[in-house]
Amino acid sequence: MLFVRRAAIHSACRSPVVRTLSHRYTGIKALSFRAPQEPVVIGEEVDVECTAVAFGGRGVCKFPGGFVILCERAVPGEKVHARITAIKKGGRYAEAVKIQRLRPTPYHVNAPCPHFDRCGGCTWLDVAYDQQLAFKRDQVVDVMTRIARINDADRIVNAISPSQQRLRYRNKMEFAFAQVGDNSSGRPAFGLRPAGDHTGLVEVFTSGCVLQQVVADKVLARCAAHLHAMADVSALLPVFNRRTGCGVLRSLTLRTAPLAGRCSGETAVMVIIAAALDRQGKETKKAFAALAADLATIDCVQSVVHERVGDNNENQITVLHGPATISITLRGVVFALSVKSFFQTNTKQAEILVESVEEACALTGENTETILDLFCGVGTFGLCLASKARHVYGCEIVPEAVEDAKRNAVANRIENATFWQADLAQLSESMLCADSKSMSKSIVFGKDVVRPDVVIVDPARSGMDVTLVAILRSLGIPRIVYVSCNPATQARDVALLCDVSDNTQSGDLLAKYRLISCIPVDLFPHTPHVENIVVLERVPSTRGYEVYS
Ligand SMILES: C[S@@+](CC[C@H](N)C(=O)[O-])C[C@H]1O[C@@H](n2cnc3c(N)ncnc32)[C@H](O)[C@@H]1O
Repeated sequence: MLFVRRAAIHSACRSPVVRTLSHRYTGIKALSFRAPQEPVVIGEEVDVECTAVAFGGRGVCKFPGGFVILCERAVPGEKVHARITAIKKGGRYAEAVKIQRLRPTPYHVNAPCPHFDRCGGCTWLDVAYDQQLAFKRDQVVDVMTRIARINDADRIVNAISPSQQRLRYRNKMEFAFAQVGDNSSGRPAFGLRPAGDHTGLVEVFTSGCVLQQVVADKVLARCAAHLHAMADVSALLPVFNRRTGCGVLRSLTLRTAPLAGRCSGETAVMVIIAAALDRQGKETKKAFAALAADLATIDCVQSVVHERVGDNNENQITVLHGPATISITLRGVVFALSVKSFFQTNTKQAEILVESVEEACALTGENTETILDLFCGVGTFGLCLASKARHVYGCEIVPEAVEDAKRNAVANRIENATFWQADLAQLSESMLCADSKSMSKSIVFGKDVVRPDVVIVDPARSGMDVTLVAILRSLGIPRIVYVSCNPATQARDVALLCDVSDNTQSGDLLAKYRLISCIPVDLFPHTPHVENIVVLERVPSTRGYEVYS
């Protein structure tokens, strides 16, 4: 028996039809099933058993007849009491939230956090870590089989590298502000969003968050105490309302980094408060300044920054206290990070990621290769590999990150690295140009500069733009090392890079690739997220990429 209905709501089964969920690129596991006309309604509560994990981490639960319910935080082997929250794709499947565990999964462990039952920060904190790793690897094999159409994905996908730290591994956490209390003038509070709820709040300041550093918990506690102690806090520092555009406090972000030198063993914190102050009066500005000043007095706090959210949603940074950057060392390279720059959130595991990327690049070690580092952020991969390369070129959209990358190259005495700013989703020409004010002329890869030997790409979750994929294929770079935190879009791009179906003349001019290995790395314990490195090798051809040699 797979399910028991609690509410007696039943839509009669019409003639069943076979439907297929074909979310080729959305990342939801493809499931063929026979679905009666929506056998559940929104709000209905059902008891269901979870049989698999869908891509993204929700549990796949099935009704007899095959109707699928994707349930937040249900784990295979578990039986749950769940509430239906949405009917999707015209009744093809439903979404649900777990209300109660009726029977635990065999992989159950006690979650070391009092907020776990409500908080959406972790999904699998109550699942044995080895099993989390197995779920993640299965997801990579699944998308590489289904979306990239790799026949022997199970052989090609390596064992996942486990995280060296399972708790307190994050160097950055963002907490949302929300209003709590019964009436419209409730007090401002901050915390993490509950699972499956984008407006609710789980206040975590009392015991802190087990994913962040202990010193960051101290900052949360002080911030909560300050807001509690403030007279008239709801009027002076109301929570920003996205719908009306009114209010002040939006989010509190804590970035942490180990201190070096005399303070070795200690951790520094950068506090970033996003707040809309432009149209506020003197009293509000004073109250905000008092909050910032109080946080600045905490011994571990190195900087306090105001991320100003203007009317046009343009964010501007004002450093209220301390330096504008925080520094993290990775493989001997010191990265100074400004507020808007991306950095891998699990520092220890980022070392493993860089090491795996280096192996995947298969450099000779004789400084002969040119590396192109696309979506380079502050130059994480390029600067770590520069000592083994002839030259590194890095491209990134965020100007502050590009400036950080350039400054980091100078500060680390790396002379064979060039960074430029560009939007890699807006390339209109069939070529990749490095064009920067600091360069005397623009560079066209494959023409002014030799064709790179290796390209490392590490895009955001949406993956690469099709034009960029076509440019990479036209350049015919011998090796592509593709790093991604979304293996579903990565698999889509792999399918395009390995496309052998294009027999047109222009298709003949494009290099084709073969997937040679997949290296998943766990950077995000207790969540369904997985970082995946894919290594692609150019397939030898008589035409095509040679035109740029
Ligand atoms: C996953 S991060 C990787 C950064 C870097 N490789 C690292 O490991 O630290 C993706 C980066 O791509 C950048 N990015 C996003 N969209 C972009 C675009 N359209 N063009 C260029 N860079 C982009 C982001 O700003 C971010 O720094």
